[in-house]
Amino acid sequence: MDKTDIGVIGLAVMGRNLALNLIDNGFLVSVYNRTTPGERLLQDFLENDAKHLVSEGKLVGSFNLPSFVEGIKPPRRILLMISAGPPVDSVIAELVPVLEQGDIIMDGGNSEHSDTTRRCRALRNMGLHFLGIGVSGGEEGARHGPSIMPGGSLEGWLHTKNILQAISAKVDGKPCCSWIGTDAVGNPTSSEGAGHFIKTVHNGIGYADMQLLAEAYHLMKDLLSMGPPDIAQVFDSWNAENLEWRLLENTAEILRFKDEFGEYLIDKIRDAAAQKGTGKWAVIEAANAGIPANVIAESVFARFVSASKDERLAASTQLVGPAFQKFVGDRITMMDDIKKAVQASKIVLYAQGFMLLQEGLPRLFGCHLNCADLAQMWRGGCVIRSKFLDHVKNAFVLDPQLKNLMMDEYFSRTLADCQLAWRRVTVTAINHGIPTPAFCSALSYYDSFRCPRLPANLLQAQRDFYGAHTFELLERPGVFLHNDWTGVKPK
Ligand SMILES: NC(=O)C1=CN([C@@H]2O[C@H](COP(=O)(O)OP(=O)(O)OC[C@H]3O[C@@H](n4cnc5c(N)ncnc54)[C@H](OP(=O)(O)O)[C@@H]3O)[C@@H](O)[C@H]2O)C=CC1
Ligand SMILES: O=C(CO)[C@H](O)[C@H](O)COP(=O)(O)O
Repeated sequence: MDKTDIGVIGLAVMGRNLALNLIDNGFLVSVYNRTTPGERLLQDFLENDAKHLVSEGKLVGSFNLPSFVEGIKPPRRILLMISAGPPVDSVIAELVPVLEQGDIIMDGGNSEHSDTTRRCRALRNMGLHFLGIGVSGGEEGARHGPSIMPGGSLEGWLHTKNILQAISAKVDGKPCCSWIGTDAVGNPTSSEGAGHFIKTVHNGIGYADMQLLAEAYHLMKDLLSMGPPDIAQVFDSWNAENLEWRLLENTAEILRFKDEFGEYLIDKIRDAAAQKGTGKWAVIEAANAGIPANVIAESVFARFVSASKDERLAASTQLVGPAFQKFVGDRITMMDDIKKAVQASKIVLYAQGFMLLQEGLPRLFGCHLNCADLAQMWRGGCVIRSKFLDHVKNAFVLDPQLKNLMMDEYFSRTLADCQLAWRRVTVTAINHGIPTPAFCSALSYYDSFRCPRLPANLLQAQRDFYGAHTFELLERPGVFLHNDWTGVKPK
């Protein structure tokens, strides 16, 4: 058999589906998975899903790394789809001795950007190219076209671009995969961990997109006493307004799903959300950058709160809330208000996410981000895809330097249309004791951002009072003063 075009290491959900996607797109593929005692992913793949591809000569499975590498055309392109962290380092360490100068390793897992930068540098010193590529879209995306966010060695990208763009999702005929990292005039430049940084923020946005829908569901369930199929119908009706919001479609499907007893599965799922860590990393990045990504943070923290299920059960019998009140308002209006609360909060969320991205690329990787291109890349294939991203793209096409999406005319108009409904929803939720942390947090940010005079004058005075940290006067910005607040100067 001819040497293959690319090798994939790691045959769990993502790796095996990407391998099949590569073959659909005409590439010959080598695959490898370490063979651990309890795990027979490679054998299982070769004997089942990929059996016919092996006999057709489109796929080669190897049970050892040297023969896997030997079977790939040089310069070898190898895609890792394995658990992030130490496994990536250990597989790279095994690969290096059997690779040749100019070969390319791509890490498509959810790695931390600082690990990717470290690996890019170490491998560059060995004459190898390393790419850190964010892949989004889950199982379905991997199989039929994910969104791909590649960063790292620019030369490595030039050797892999045709493959990555071929297997990515397409929107309006354009691949949802383009290089992350440009110089000041927009030319592509090496960008080390930038692709994985983008994927981290993407996942943070994804956590919050999910949280917003979870809060909408909670209100319809507990405030309006609606059952899963009725809520699904409301979500369908929102989507019928041309939102093309994949997560909303998926959520309606989840709500309609019945188990083998003919009962709604959603009602039986334990309300304790797990997480693998990328949302938390996004919050850490925001804190490091000084960017107020509070909607992402609330969404991560909401998962933490949910996970303390036993404590919540105990607290539910001890901590008092408002007595149950039947909702007496107009139900149709409230459903519409909830939709607007989601819409407005989503604008705040993306404004914060893009601020974090725009700040992070120059500071962390010495390169820039084309925000319009990124919105296009997220438009197809990925977990957060929706028509909303067309508006994000338009905003950045109109003003590539836009600092806050809320200031774009379309978005500020939408916020103005939604803000009263958004307030009604949060007030009603608070009065009924139903938590809506992401809605409330987004609204607080909106009100803070549009507030000409925040109480930070008092914070500055307090800091100066206890720690002589100084403050500026409104009329003398840039001049830092210290006041003797008590009239008793310490000796
Ligand atoms: N699932 C999803 O929706 C998405 C996942 N990702 C990311 O893609 C990557 C792959 O994800 P997924 O397919 O879900 O699989 P997992 O995250 O469950 O990773 C399992 C794969 O990693 C391999 N692996 C684990 N430890 C080692 C090690 N020490 N040495 C060699 N191989 C190892 C496993 O091999 P073995 O079977 O031998 O243990 C298996 O092939 C992850 O980084 C994930 O975060 C990205 C986007 C979406
Ligand atoms: O990267 C992804 C989607 O693009 C994964 O689905 C992600 O790992 C899910 O995150 P978590 O387990 O933290 O909810």
